[in-house]
Amino acid sequence: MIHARNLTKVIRNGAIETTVLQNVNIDIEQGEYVVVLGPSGSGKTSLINTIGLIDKPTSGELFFVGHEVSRLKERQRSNLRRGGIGFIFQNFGLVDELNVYENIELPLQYLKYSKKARQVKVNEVLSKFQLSHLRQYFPKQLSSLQKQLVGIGRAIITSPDILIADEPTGNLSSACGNKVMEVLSSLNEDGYTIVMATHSALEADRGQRVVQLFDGHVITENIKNRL
Ligand SMILES: Nc1ncnc2c1ncn2[C@@H]1O[C@H](COP(=O)(O)OP(=O)(O)OP(=O)(O)O)[C@@H](O)[C@H]1O
Repeated sequence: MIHARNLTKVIRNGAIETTVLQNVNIDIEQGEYVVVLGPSGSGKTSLINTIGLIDKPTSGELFFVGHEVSRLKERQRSNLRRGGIGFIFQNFGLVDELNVYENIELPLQYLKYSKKARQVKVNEVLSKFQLSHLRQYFPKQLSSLQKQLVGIGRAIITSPDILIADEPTGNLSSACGNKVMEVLSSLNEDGYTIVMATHSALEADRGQRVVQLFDGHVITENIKNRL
């Protein structure tokens, strides 16, 4: 589904150049749950934003569902992202001015779904995450766990090819973080392909495969035996 070859990303700030990813190779197949593990500053966000078509690599090749996408223009990348990729963020990424229903509905509006089709899908997601009673609430009225469940609901509303989660438990207590980890595992069991970035080895254990990053390099890749 996603194949990266020799991905390199160099960030230039004036005269200063920082290499944040160097010759990264990664393959993500449909239905996998891949964890990108590494300490702060190792390049996790840079990698998942690049494979999630938010950022462009400086060099290398990136194949997304059969297409080479590393040099696409922003508009083409955003068209592929909409509908194709669901993002789950550490800070939830909700729109403060929209209520729970409207936050989850938003990606469907971008894709021009009819009002009726939007209603059916949003109600399904609200019910799946037991959020129906909160549909009129605004983000500031929610607990952190509820915010993240809304964030996950919005990420899956378009049934994307892949879910990309960047430190999804970073703003949660360990109990709430565990709940989010359970939700992601259950989405993977439902067939969703997941790529999650974390600095926690404990959370990394949830994935089927761990890609370990350090200073922008893949240092190990470990496939768990699933008996
Ligand atoms: N816009 C930028 N300008 C300069 N350096 C940057 C920029 N974005 C990232 N970096 C640097 O690139 C490196 C990788 O950052 P990145 O955010 O990808 O790492 P990370 O593993 O996700 O870290 P964290 O867990 O702290 O979010 C870091 O050294 C960071 O300081």
